[in-house]
Amino acid sequence: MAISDPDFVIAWKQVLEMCKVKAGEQLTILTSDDSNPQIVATCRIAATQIGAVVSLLNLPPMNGEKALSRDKSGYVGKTALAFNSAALACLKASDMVIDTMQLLFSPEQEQILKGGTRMLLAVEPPEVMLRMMPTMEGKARVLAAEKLLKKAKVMTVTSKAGTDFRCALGQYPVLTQYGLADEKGRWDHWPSCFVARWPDEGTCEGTIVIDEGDIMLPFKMYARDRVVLTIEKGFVTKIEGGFMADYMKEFMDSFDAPEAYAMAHVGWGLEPRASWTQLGLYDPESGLSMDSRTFAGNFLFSTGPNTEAGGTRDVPCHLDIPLRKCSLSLDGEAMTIEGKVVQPPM
Ligand SMILES: O=c1ccc(O)c[nH]1
Repeated sequence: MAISDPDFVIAWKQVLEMCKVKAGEQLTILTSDDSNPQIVATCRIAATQIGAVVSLLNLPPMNGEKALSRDKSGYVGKTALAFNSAALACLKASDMVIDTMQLLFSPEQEQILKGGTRMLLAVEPPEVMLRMMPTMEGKARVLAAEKLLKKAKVMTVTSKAGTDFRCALGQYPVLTQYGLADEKGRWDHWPSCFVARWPDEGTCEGTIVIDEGDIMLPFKMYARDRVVLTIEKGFVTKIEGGFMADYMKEFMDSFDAPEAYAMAHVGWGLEPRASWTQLGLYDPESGLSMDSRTFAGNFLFSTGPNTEAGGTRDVPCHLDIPLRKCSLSLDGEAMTIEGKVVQPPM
């Protein structure tokens, strides 16, 4: 259902204040032709009410003729900023950027953050953003999980469906997402509530089973049959099964980039307000489905780029695959048991 502009302005004001936006700060709303107008308009009002110096920067859409999907997460990392030094300079000079076009996994995003700019991605349907307003409790839960993931050396994931996966940890920083860009140089995505990390290069081993009902993004599909992935030395080396396996393989092959098969961030969802069922109730193109990435107790694994972690893999093919009913442990200590969060306490 839609939400009203006044309600969304109130929500934006709360979120911008939680992102420590102050009067006089330079806040730029980055837009493109497919930005959600209600997100842009209500954010602009709220930021102005706070007294921020508000700019709107509109960039042309990109990759339309290259991508197989209009979903922003279907082809990542290549943006109009690549050839636009004026726009890049504007964003680097901003204290806060509200990204309504999705720079995620672009080298330019990393350059902007490096200078201390805060960046909040806002591309989900407004009612989803309102339903999952960032909270201090959610932030505390994610930071508690970050502490556990930071000190961990090994992640193991198992499931009754047959998943038996492990990787070493330590090479890359922990990815925390709690929906607020509230520290200098921090990126986040409203709505979010999950923790993840890129495994040490070459250390992912084992089997991951995508069982019936597990979610495959950016396909926005529930798996209708099992897919068995063989993981060796950090890469997906075999994709076995029926239709879903063929579909997944065909999509990844279409990028003609071996790096598409690299394992990327692995972690677990911490959002009790997110729902596994949401994906089935929405038009696939209506958003990224952060419900799927963040529902409490999922094991979210991904493939492809690692630029967000400071790596050099900037392949545009990025799959996010949240699994249900997995048991994820860090150095033998259970974080989730059969899809239920046990650490940190919910
Ligand atoms: O918010 C996001 C969205 C996609 C992703 O891979 C990570 N975080």
